[in-house]
Amino acid sequence: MSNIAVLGAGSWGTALAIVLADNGHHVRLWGHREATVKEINECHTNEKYLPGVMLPENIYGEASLEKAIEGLDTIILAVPTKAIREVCQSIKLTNGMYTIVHVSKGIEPDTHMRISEMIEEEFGNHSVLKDVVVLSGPSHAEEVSQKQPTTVTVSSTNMEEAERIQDLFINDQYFRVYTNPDVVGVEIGGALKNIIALGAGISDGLGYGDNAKAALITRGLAEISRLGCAMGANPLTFSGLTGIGDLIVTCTSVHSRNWRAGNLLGKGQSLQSVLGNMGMVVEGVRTAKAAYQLSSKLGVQMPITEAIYNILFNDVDAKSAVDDLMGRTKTHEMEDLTNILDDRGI
Ligand SMILES: NC(=O)C1=CN([C@@H]2O[C@H](COP(=O)(O)OP(=O)(O)OC[C@H]3O[C@@H](n4cnc5c(N)ncnc54)[C@H](OP(=O)(O)O)[C@@H]3O)[C@@H](O)[C@H]2O)C=CC1
Ligand SMILES: O=C(CO)COP(=O)(O)O
Repeated sequence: MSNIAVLGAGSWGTALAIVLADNGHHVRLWGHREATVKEINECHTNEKYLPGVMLPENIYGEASLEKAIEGLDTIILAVPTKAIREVCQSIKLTNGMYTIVHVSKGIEPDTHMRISEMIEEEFGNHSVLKDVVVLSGPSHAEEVSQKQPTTVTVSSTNMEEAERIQDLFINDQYFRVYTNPDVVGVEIGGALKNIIALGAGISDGLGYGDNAKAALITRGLAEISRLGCAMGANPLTFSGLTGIGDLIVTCTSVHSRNWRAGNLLGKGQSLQSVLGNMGMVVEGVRTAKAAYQLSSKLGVQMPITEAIYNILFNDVDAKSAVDDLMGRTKTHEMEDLTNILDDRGI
């Protein structure tokens, strides 16, 4: 059994710490708030993020990042995308050599970097970084913490390391882990599904039904695949857990913060008030900006993403954004994707 550090004591970091602890590992769970760490150690709970869940006793809260990773070689990085660089900068200041497993879902606005690229840029040639692995898939923290059957995928440019991480997380009770070598596809699917989930929430908030949601999921997947392929992803990845799998769970689950935020937007609340009341990260908002910028840069059509970007940042009314989507020029359903497959000889 290993000693493993999980950095980030929010919903997902805590749920993954439970999986690792259930698998017999000793888990140091670092949180940047003293009060959270105290609660983890004294009460074995993290009520704000996983209400009602008892944490195993082999999860140890740690308030010092340096102590959390001392003497270890594997770090699970479980903070929101906007905190990735800050935490990497703290890791760089310590001694050791680490494989970093990131579990976040986003793209950085303006740089348009995927998270593994941000991590690699932060470390540069710094000898502290051994490998980067991404863990992604349809996996709400609430259900994982209740040990409900869940499947995820790990990916890395070093597949031996991805398989080592697969072995750390997998168990035959409730957490099944696959591998996929397509880092770009895995990261893009996980990041962009949050934008479409905002859209599904908006659609539900406006009072539209299942037909509209199925359309958003399906046409959303088409534009996620178009952008992903333009960035070098394998198109098949989007039919897997980190593509359609995560898109389905996030667009249809009441656990999804992105769906919930969209739902409130669709009911007429302002973005500022929605984000102010959520108390947890809503990654799709920043990622909508990044994806909108990327689609313009790469010349990829992403009409749903563009509509959501305009609702979020240009005060476009949600109902008229839907009307505009429905009134677009008629088109072929599969043309773009079949062109991509032809180009690649698939
Ligand atoms: N929740 C889920 O079901 C899943 C989430 N993810 C992804 O995991 C990532 C993390 O999300 P999640 O855990 O859900 O988010 P939460 O909002 O539940 O928790 C975020 C945690 O990160 C902490 N944090 C924020 N900024 C910093 C910082 N600068 N330094 C250190 N800690 C910081 C927060 O602390 P504080 O309490 O002080 O705000 C909080 O503990 C996201 O990218 C998300 O998309 C992926 C799969 C499932
Ligand atoms: O990524 C997730 C489930 O796979 C969590 O989605 P939300 O951030 O929308 O809650």
